[in-house]
Amino acid sequence: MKQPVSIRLTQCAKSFENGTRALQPLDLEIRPGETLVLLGPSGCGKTTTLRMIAGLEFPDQGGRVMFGDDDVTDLPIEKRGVGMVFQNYALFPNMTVGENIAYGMKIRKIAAQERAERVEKLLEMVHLQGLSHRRVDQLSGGQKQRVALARALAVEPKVLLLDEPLTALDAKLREAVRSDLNQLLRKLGITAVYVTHDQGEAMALGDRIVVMERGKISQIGSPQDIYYCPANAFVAEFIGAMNQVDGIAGGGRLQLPAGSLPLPDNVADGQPATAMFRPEDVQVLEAEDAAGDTLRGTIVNTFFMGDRTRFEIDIGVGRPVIVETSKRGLWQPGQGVALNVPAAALVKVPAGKEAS
Ligand SMILES: Nc1ncnc2c1ncn2[C@@H]1O[C@H](COP(=O)(O)OP(=O)(O)OP(=O)(O)O)[C@@H](O)[C@H]1O
Repeated sequence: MKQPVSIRLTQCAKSFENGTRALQPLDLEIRPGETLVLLGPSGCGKTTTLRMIAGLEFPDQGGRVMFGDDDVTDLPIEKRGVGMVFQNYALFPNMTVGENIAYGMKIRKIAAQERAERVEKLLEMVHLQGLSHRRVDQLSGGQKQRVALARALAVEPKVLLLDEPLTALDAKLREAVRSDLNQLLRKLGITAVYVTHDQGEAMALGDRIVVMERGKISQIGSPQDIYYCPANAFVAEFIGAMNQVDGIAGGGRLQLPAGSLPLPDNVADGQPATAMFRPEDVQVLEAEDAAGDTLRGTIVNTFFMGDRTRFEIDIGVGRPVIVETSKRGLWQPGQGVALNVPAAALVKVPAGKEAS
């Protein structure tokens, strides 16, 4: 494998001919060898950013794309040394697995012997040994995506670009391919950019995650940073489920109609304040076991999810509090309970950076 390269985008904006402004001027540095995930809701500009790195789109005037010390801004895809994997595989259906993987090497006039050797190595790498002569249309979705990955890697790209590669697979297969992909990316140490709208995938695969919203970067950080220290309310709500409870500060607590919660910051008595916390950080108690001002509520819904159960608890403020626990379901709709939220569980969002 070649030395991994960094990727740097500076002031890369993108407007399309129909007037859509897909990206605001964007600065982004991807470190050599890291897997960077672009995550965000539909239409936020993830694919446009990836296609700009690929050389399938070009930034508006003034934007620059660098691979290491090379300015690739004006180079088309075939001159950039990138490997791409798409959601829909984009394989040649009438070719065999081996022919698909070797295709790029053939175009680059790599000798037949070396092609064959590399195909064998790649098949092993993606766990498809022995399938070289199988026609691609006789493969499962997961196998097809492994072929697509092998084909992208066959030309020894400087950079691997993956656009929602697991979206077409069913849940079980997605997890299996994701786990293999994770190991492979770590082993290869190639600089990789991965687009997804699935936060589980982003957390599992990304060394760092870029959360995008409406053509802008909302936050860049490790999966832990993004989950525990969201930069704004948009990130907090987009990643995982988040409870957001509004009340009035009083006596160092957030006062609510049915009890109180810890306060996120030093808010003066009488001022409005908001507590944000994750469903897995709430402890549900029998109402009679709780101390005087512990928040009380009524179970309104339960969802058994196999490995955990989700409860929705009405605390008299409109939106119910969501609680998740891996304990076996104890609570039934209609039951009165108390909620313990430790102060350490509060997620703090920097003031003035609320999502609009
Ligand atoms: N060729 C194009 N012409 C006009 N508008 C486009 C074009 N490609 C993308 N857009 C628009 O640019 C915006 C960003 O699109 P992009 O595909 O980058 O988003 P995304 O985050 O990848 O979304 P998704 O997850 O739905 O693929 C969207 O509003 C989209 O409709």
